[in-house]
Amino acid sequence: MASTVKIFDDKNEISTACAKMFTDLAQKAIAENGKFVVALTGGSSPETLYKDLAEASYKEQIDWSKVFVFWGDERWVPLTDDKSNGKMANRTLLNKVPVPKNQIFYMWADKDVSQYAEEYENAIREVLGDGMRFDLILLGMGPEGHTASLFPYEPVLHEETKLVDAYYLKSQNMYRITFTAPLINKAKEIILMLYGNEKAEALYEVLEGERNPDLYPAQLLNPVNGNITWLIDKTIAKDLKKE
Ligand SMILES: O=C(O)[C@H](O)[C@@H](O)[C@H](O)[C@H](O)COP(=O)(O)O
Repeated sequence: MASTVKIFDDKNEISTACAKMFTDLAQKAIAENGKFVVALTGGSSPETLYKDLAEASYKEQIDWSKVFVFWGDERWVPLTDDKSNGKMANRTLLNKVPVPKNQIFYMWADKDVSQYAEEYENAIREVLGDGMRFDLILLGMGPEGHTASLFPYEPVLHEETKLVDAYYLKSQNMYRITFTAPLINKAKEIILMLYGNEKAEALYEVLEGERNPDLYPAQLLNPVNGNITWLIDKTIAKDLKKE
């Protein structure tokens, strides 16, 4: 298990590095297990990565028929809503690569969100088996240190049984559905992409500050038997101890 921080000039370099890692991990998983099971992240940071992966130079290196796509979290809104992480992934990547539709598991259904969280966990178990180990989980981090939809001081941070959970996020006046820390930490590979000065303080606290995961939920990221890689830009790295 390794924890690595890689520093780049800007988000384009971060996206290029992540696209290479994504492609290499996909090829390795498909060669070894016949499939690549990935959880996408939402927000704005991954858009450039998804667009890069849809470009021929990366797209043609992956056998998309063997790829299974989940999301690590979602805003509980229809796929037509501009806040939907699924809508953004469709626009930038999934409408451009031949992943079989029955291998894309959107975190949205017109039903009770808590019921769907249970169904989503079962869908993951069907694809991954009881080990529930994703080949890759992509994540971002908010300026206050949240990751996926694990937000500060929310009870979901202490969930140890459920692997997918849902709750009403008061600060954003919406329901969220999210992987819990135990599921994320089962992953073989976790890659975070983050950049921008507004996240520098939270990242310092997450990586080098006192342990306080209620305040900085990204501190919960601690793969049991996998690797975690932080792809960051030099702006956000300014407060970190120089390696
Ligand atoms: O649904 C979401 O909002 C994301 O999954 C969330 O966890 C995101 O990764 C961070 O909020 C960073 O978002 P940006 O990339 O937009 O800064």
